[in-house]
Amino acid sequence: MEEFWTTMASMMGFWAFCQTILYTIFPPELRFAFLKSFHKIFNFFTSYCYYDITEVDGVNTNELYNAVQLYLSSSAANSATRRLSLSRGLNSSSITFSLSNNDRVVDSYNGVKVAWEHVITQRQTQTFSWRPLPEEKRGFILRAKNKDKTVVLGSYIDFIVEKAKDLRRKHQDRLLYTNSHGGSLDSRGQPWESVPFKHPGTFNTLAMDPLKKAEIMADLLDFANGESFYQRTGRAWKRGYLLYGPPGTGKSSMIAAMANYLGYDIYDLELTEVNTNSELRKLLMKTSSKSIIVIEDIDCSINFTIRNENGVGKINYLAGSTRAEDGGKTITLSGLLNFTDGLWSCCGNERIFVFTTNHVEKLDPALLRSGRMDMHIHMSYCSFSALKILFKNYLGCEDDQLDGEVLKELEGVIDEAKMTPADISEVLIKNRRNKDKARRELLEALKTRAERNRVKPRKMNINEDEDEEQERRGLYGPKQDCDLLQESCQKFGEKDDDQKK
Ligand SMILES: Nc1ncnc2c1ncn2[C@@H]1O[C@H](COP(=O)(O)OP(=O)(O)OP(=O)(O)O)[C@@H](O)[C@H]1O
Ligand SMILES: [Mg+2]
Repeated sequence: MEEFWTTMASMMGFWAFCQTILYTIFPPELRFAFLKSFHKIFNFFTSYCYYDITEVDGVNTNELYNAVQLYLSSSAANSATRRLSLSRGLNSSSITFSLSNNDRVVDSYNGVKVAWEHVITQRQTQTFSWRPLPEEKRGFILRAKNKDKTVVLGSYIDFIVEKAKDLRRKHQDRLLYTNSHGGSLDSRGQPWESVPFKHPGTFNTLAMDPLKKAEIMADLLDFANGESFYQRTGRAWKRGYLLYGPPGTGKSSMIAAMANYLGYDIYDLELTEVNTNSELRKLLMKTSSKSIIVIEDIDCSINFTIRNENGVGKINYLAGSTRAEDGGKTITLSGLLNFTDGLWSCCGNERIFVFTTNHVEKLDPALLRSGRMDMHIHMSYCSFSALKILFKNYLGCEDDQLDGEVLKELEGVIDEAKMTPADISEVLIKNRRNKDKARRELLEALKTRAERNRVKPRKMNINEDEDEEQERRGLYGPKQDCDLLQESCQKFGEKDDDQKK
């Protein structure tokens, strides 16, 4: 308090001094002109401009708000701010700093000083809106001097966005979003709920053919670094992957590896919770860039149909799923196609769509065509090269530490056994403390399975039976690649077109 009064007294003294000088030096007719010019000069150097960055911008979440929040959370922790909000999400490993309500932090960039204020106000009255608005209005106010306007708009904001991207990639937990309450919005106007994504799966731990793996990794990296390519070629910056194969072959593990590799969030879209195409569109609009949008088991999610082999009519794969029995759900294949490929799919950037299925033959070829699902990845039974990765994961054995004889035996039987990585993992986990026993038991299990397959090649179990059927149709099998799949899909499409003609 004492300090305050001292400052006030000296300011008043200074003001009295300035007035005396003004009255002594300037004659009355020049006094006004002097004050006006002084005011102009003072304004030039000291007047401020203000920028509002609100959390919700029209109907979309304002990505700049999130970027600023992240950027300030890193700089606020080291600044002289005396009050900060600390939070730690459920299961999250890191503490997040953020500005408390109406608090300020000063930042400098290339010699320019700016101040940020975080403003949270209660929404007074619910104005008319087609969707529920959040109860709180949040936003940042950026204050900068007028003369620094060009630096702020020209490069400071871009700098923040880039920095936030970096921070997100390095420090922040990945988020796993789900639309558990369908497409409807919560009190904050969000249709997605999120939890920290903790899956430790990486491409290193994913057991699959190393060449195929390297190809996928290169493709992902190309995509993530391809902003200028997509811009130049006029393509939306998105990519689709279809993962197909029997259960337990690593489709979900692959998605985790993709997210961890690129540092993207995952949106796990539960299609059965979505009622209409417009809800689906809303969900899409609320996804952020740098994310993977996943629809697991797409053949089971919705009443999709495919053209039959003669191109006549359509076959429903979900028995009895007429519209009435679906509870009036009006989500359609065309709605989904628009979701992945239509104009609305471009309402964000750098997004990957991943569909998984155990029954690729049940999908409509329209869903599989290039440009929609750019890469078709067949996740198949465990191969010998994949087995070595599992040995490394679970037993900690490198190639050269493995007994040559046992390896040979394993190699001889593994393809015929048609065991999934999930099945093999189980055997290895159970015996992980005794490597020899693990290898012996695995060899036994593989031999038994191979023998069974030899004796009873058909009707072994429902999955193997289906798999054989798919091999027979040339859609997928241990040695098939995605070209066959595409060919066969084209075939369906052509037949259908002929029929239409
Ligand atoms: N290729 C693989 N590499 C490493 N681990 C795997 C692989 N495939 C399966 N596993 C192991 O098996 C378990 C099941 O795998 P995952 O959930 O990825 O299979 P999926 O193909 O998605 O099966 P589903 O079709 O039933 O969803 C995982 O916990 C994982 O540890
Ligand atoms: Mg899965």
